[in-house]
Amino acid sequence: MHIPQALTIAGSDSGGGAGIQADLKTFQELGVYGMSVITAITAQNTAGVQGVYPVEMAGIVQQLHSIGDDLQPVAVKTGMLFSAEIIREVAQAVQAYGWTTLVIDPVMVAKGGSVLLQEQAVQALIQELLPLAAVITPNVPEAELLIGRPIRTLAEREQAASQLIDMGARAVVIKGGHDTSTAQAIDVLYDGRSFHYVEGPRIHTPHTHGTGCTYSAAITAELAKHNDLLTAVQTAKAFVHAAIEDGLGIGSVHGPTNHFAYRQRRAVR
Ligand SMILES: Nc1ncnc2c1ncn2[C@@H]1O[C@H](COP(=O)(O)OP(=O)(O)O)[C@@H](O)[C@H]1O
Ligand SMILES: Cc1ncc(COP(=O)(O)OP(=O)(O)O)c(N)n1
Repeated sequence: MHIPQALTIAGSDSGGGAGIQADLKTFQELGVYGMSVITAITAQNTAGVQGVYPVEMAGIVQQLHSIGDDLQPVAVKTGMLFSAEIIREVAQAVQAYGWTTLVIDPVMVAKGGSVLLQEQAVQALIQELLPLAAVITPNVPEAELLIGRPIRTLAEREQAASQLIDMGARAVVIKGGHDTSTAQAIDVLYDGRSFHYVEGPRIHTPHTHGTGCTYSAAITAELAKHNDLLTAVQTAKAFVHAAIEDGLGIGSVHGPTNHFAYRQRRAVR
């Protein structure tokens, strides 16, 4: 039996809604065998991040080698990378092991405001990792930081996506979760040739912890199955929409999404 394989390089969320935990749950639900390189441990729950503990560099490098020397992930995603030093090691491993189907979720700040990428690491992300991206998936504040100017309209989002292609990414999805001015949550996909608006009704709920991780993991899983990028983004959108809509209602503040929902809905059709 052939099972597609994917790797996530990201931080651990003890609460299970974001980070490595969200990625592996998403891979599993989409029928993909998941592997992980843990960059940092966060003490985190639905109320916020209580602590960030980066894994020592030797441990990160060894995890990258342990996977690269033995296993062949078809698609790889990055999430919380925390420091310039970690970004450099990850960029080196991506090139050394030929991980060309690379999805970069440029995680910078958690919803409660905690820093998940040091300010001085943004340049390393831009210079060393972004040019290796098959697709980069910033939300609007992350895209603003990457291009260095504000993004207010959909036209400006298209310009930003185009600039990120000029900076070296092969494709870009600028996510619409943060743009509450529209009734639809619109994600703008640009592959350097055409723009696609992948959208769905905005769901009014505080329980969206981990949506960005879940979405980029779903794109990665679909690319690991050799789907084309537009199909992968459309499936990821349906996956995250179902996960938000059928929220689990757990935790006291910003609850996690429901990773079971997409597969459960398909089972009852
Ligand atoms: N309230 C919402 N209703 C519907 N879709 C949403 C909502 N919030 C986020 N999304 C979707 O979830 C995915 C992740 O987006 P976003 O929340 O902007 O990422 P991040 O967690 O990185 O800030 C995107 O597909 C976005 O459109
Ligand atoms: C360990 C870890 N990685 C990433 C995030 C950010 O996740 P995201 O999907 O952007 O969701 P919110 O934090 O914005 O809810 C995280 N919190 N922890």
